Amino acid sequence: MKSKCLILFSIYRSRDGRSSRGSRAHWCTSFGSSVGRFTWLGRHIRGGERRTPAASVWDMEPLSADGTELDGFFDILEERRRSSDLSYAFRTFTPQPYRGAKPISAAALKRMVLESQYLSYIIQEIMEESDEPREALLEEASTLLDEMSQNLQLGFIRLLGYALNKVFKSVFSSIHVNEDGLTRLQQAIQEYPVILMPNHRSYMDFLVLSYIMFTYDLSIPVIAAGIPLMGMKLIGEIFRRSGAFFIRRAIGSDKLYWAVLSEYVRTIVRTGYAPLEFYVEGLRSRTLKSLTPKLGMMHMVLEPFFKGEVFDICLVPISISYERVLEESLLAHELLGVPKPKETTGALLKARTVLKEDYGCMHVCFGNPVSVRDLVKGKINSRQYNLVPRDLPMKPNEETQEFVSGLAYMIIRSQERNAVLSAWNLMAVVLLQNLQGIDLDLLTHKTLWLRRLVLRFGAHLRWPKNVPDSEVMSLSMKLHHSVVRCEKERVYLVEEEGPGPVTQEEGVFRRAAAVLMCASYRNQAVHVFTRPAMVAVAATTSASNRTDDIFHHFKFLLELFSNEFVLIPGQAVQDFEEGCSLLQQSGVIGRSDEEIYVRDNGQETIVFLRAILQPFIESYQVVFRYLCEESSQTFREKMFSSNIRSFIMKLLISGKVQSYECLSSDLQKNVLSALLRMAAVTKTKVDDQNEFRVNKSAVKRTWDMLSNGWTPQISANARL
Ligand SMILES: CCCCCCCCCCCCCCCC(=O)SCCNC(=O)CCNC(=O)[C@H](O)C(C)(C)COP(=O)(O)OP(=O)(O)OC[C@H]1O[C@@H](n2cnc3c(N)ncnc32)[C@H](O)[C@@H]1OP(=O)(O)O
Ligand SMILES: O=C(CO)COP(=O)(O)O
Repeated sequence: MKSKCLILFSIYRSRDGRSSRGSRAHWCTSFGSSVGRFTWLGRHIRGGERRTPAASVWDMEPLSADGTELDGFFDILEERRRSSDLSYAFRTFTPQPYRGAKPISAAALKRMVLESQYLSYIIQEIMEESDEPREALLEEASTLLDEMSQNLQLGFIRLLGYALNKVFKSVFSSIHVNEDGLTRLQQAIQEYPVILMPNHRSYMDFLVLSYIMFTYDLSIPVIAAGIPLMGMKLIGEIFRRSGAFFIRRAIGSDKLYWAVLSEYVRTIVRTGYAPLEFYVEGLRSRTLKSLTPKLGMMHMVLEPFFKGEVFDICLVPISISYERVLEESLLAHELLGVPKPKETTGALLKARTVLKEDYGCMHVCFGNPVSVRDLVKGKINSRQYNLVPRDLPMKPNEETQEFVSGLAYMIIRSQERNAVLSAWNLMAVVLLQNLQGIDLDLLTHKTLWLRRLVLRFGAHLRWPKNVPDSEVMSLSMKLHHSVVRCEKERVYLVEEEGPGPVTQEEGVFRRAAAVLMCASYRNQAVHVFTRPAMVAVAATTSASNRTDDIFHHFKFLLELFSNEFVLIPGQAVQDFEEGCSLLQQSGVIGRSDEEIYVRDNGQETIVFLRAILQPFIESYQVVFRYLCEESSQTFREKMFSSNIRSFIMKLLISGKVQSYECLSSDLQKNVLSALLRMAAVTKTKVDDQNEFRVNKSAVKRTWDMLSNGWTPQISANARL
């Protein structure tokens, strides 16, 4: 059977070598309505004018957000449900590559890296520092490349295409993709080296993206993958042959590794070998909230542009929004300290029961391609790059680092702006503010109130057309039966059941798992509220109505929460203005030259927005309390998580703390990072481990500032 499959795949691989005209004709006649879709794309791209990509991520074409179905999206599974999986997998595939580039084999790519002047220069440097012979270092570089290299082969894409067709049709009711985004992407791929930058919430992300590329005849991307995936028997190799290149997680100061990886990435970009996909957040967000960017890969992909080796580079932000995430329970448990299951083929097979469930609808929104050339104008002095030969390493100066970091943040913000929310996200917001349970009627009423608010705040919301609101609610609850249950017209969170009597700790753990799972769906929408909510908190806790005072408090919140939410560094004024103008347009606040005041009919929204931030504020307060009350001023990183968990567990059991979200390890780490940034905590390496030293009076000052005006009285009332 195996050899039969291999023969079939190799036959089809050779068919792909045909002239594109012949292949397209074949495909057009064989594949009914997706041809319509394809020719539509083709008409717009090949027949149309050459356009340069958009100058900025901010001029996204607005998606219709009138609170019904979203315009401009189509369900890619619709056609797949009508045709056979085999014919899909074996269809002719003729993507238009970057400037008609000829394919480069994996071996040729490796050779280009090994023979590069850059690598040779770094090897020379290492030889001088370590006395290691050149041959040994070259041998090591070659081994690193063998470990790292992708070996993309269309036969394996077809194999996975076949399997994924079946899986997606079974687990998702629809996969909606924005048509104009695909068109723009297809055009960009032909004209520029393209970097695909999706958000990362699930293992499904990279599977679905390559699937879309294959389905719409777009060049298959090569993808930066964490090295644990390589270790999966058989699957690791299939991923490699489907375009994954593997990178080590903590690279540290391994000079040769950095050199090999960065030259490998640059060669892919420079040659336009294939679109390069990487996850700028660095890993799947356990909270489903966006993560602040990792910058290593970002620097590597942009370098060929800075050095003038390519005319431009196109970055494509991609927002993947799930109505229900496959890993929802595992992610919540990881936040509570349960280790992630190791990536093995055995574990994957065991996890196949999740495929029996329904995960609803998914949206993939390809954002406007961002031209690095347009954005860089006036921000970087390119003369510095002309002073150093292209092949030599050059450490990015401060202005370049600032530009690259700003760009990474902008991409993540644009992923957020193009995210598609569902009714369930809004219900999760309301449920979290009513953990004791809520009447279904009231839940519906509040969700509809929230629907109006998020639309006024500019969110993209999918709310099924021609379906009564009550049915939208009940369908959402049915889909999320693992999170909520409805009993006698009252809605509660579902807690895990287990055998035998439950200890107090187990009770808290189960409750926390349920809360964190629900919170992750609130988090999918939290970016919509972040800025107005910070204005709401600042406006109701600052000493006066003066804009200056409110801005001062707002800036403090921004600084404190800048690991929690994605906030572009140095944009406090813009963030404040954005928050204020959303509130002003919604009639919540009024502004005079020097003052901001809450309108009478804006109180309800202010109370609600404060409640959105409440679990975060309470969690930060609890961590501050822990750090101030701990007898020791220093602690090791490993001990921090377990000690603080037991500290919070006791407070939850005694009822002194209400928010179960305090138990989230992600929140706790973010507090530590904030304190490090604010220099209230310092970090040193001791015996190869991170050791933290706490400046208790500085932590206390931050705690006081945060607690100013945030009394239990207010927080108890602060519910929607
Ligand atoms: C039809 C159907 C088809 C289906 C077909 C299926 C396809 C199936 C494919 C599977 C595909 C799976 C895909 C999985 C998806 C993931 O596995 S996501 C996880 C992997 N990807 C990523 O993480 C990408 C983003 N990550 C990064 O950019 C990280 O920075 C890196 C590059 C991994 C490095 O990580 P790190 O060691 O944490 O480094 P980072 O913090 O960035 O920097 C550390 C230090 O190194 C310094 N540094 C940076 N660059 C350099 C340099 N070049 N030289 C020297 N020093 C440097 C930094 O300045 C920094 O210094 P400090 O500021 O700390 O002083
Ligand atoms: O990102 C990964 C693969 O998708 C692997 O890292 P995490 O499992 O930590 O998210």
